[in-house]
Amino acid sequence: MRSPRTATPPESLAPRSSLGRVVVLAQRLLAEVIRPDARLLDLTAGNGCDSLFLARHLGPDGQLLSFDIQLSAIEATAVRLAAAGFLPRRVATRVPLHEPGCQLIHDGHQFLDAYLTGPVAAAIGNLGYLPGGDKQLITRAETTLEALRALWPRLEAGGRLALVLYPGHPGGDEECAAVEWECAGLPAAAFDVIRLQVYNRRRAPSLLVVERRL
Ligand SMILES: C[S@@+](CC[C@H](N)C(=O)[O-])C[C@H]1O[C@@H](n2cnc3c(N)ncnc32)[C@H](O)[C@@H]1O
Repeated sequence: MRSPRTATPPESLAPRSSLGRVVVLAQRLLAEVIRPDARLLDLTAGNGCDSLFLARHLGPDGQLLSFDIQLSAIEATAVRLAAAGFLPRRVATRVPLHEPGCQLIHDGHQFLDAYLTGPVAAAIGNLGYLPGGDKQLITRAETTLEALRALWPRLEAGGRLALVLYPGHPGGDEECAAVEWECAGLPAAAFDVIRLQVYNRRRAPSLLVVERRL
C-alpha cells in the first residue's frame, strides 16, 4: 500500500532555516556582547526592526541611538518602538546625548561623533535602501566609510559592529567593495573581522562583523 501524500513537508524539512537570513545572524552576534547598560547604535533605522531588537536588550541605564536620513524612517521606527512599549525621543541635531533610552536621530550616520558621549558596545548597519521606500535614498560608500571611520575609535573593547551588505542595486556593489576593503584593512592587533556569505545564492546579502579586541 502506498503511503499517503502529505500536503505540507514534515517539520524537519520545512523551509524555516534562519541560517540564510543574515540579519538574524547579525542580531544574534550582537546580542552576545550587549549589557543592559550598554550604548548601542543603529546606523540605519529604516523600518525600526533592528532598533527594536537592540532596544529589547537594553536596561533603564542603556542608550540606543538610531540614525536615518529619511524622516519617514524615523517616524516608522518611533511607531515600532512605541508599540513595543518603549518611549523613543527625537533629538535635536548635532548635540551630545547623555540621556539613557532610545533616541531617534534624523541625520546621517556619518555625523555620529557629534552625538556620542561614550564608548559603543554594539552597532548595526543594515545598508542599502529601505524595503518599499525610495530606492534613490540608499546608503552610499562615501558616507558609510565616514561613519565607520568615526566608529572604530568609539567601539569599546569586546564591542561589535555588524554590517549587512547588499549587492546588486545601483551603487550597491561599489559600497560593498569599499566597506570590505575598509574592514579588511583594520589592524589585526586591534580588531577581528569575520565575513559570512550565503554561498549558494547569487546577489544574497552578506554579513561583516567587526569586533574590537580586548
Ligand atoms: C536597509 S534600510 C535599513 C533597515 C532597518 N535597519 C530596519 O530594521 O528596517 C537602509 C536605511 O538607511 C538609510 N540611510 C541611507 N543613508 C543614510 C545615512 N547617511 N545615514 C543614516 N541612514 C541612512 C535609508 O534612509 C534607509 O532607511
